[in-house]
Amino acid sequence: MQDVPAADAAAPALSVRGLDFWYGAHRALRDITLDFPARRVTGMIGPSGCGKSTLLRVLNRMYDLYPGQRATGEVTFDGRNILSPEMDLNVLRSRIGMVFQKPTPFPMSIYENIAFGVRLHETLTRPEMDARVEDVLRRVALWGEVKDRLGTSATALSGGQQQRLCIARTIATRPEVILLDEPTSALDPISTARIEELLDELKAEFTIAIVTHNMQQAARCADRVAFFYLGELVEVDNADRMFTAPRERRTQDYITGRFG
Ligand SMILES: Nc1ncnc2c1ncn2[C@@H]1O[C@H](COP(=O)(O)OP(=O)(O)OP(=O)(O)O)[C@@H](O)[C@H]1O
Repeated sequence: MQDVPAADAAAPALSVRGLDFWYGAHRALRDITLDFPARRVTGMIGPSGCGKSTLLRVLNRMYDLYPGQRATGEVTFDGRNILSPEMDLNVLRSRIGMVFQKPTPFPMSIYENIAFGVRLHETLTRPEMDARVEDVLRRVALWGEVKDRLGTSATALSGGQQQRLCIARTIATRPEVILLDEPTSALDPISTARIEELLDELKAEFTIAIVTHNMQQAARCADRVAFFYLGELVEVDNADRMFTAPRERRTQDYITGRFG
């Protein structure tokens, strides 16, 4: 189906048009057309295997690392089709950052987890780098907890702290878009609530796409919600409407827990 502009006037930061995706001979996405409005949270929901993570992996060309996987169609970002072979993937991934399901801190210090990615793209003086590290750690509400042990290993942090560090690492390169693949599924309820609050703050500055299995999370965090089923986009709408008056029967069945 076609994307519906809905009542959201924000210009799209990312526009997906006629996207198909293959794992070898298996077609995992079918003719997806969807906008991700700038500085909004777009939630992607649907039963296991419907293609949510696949779409996220297309949006920063993560699939490129794996032979036999290919995408056709268009994904427009800043006026360019990111699927084009000319796209500089290092630049793309610094502008469209990704946070994974399990926290994935690098096996290095808390400070270096942030500084490492920044150094790939910018040359900062030590005081500038210190300021960047402090700024992003404050923004993910981690500064108070780690400021006295920036030189210690990030892997010693709790799961929730590690995930906030991964978000800090992602925003440190100042991307426009943040992709999150079930970022709280490995976390306890308190850490989950902190990440959700954080997303609410970050959307003032970043365009956010989040895959979640948790309907309450989608309702709490997302401005718009897209429902996928068997590789197709069934419906997309403002979150309020999606959870109160979905247009499609399949969406209704899914959000009311009849399958999934
Ligand atoms: N590496 C792969 N090789 C082959 N097929 C794959 C691969 N990864 C995913 N698929 C298939 O592509 C389809 C979409 O998978 P995807 O992981 O995108 O779904 P999902 O909606 O994110 O599921 P989940 O909610 O379980 O994470 C599924 O049929 C899956 O089996």
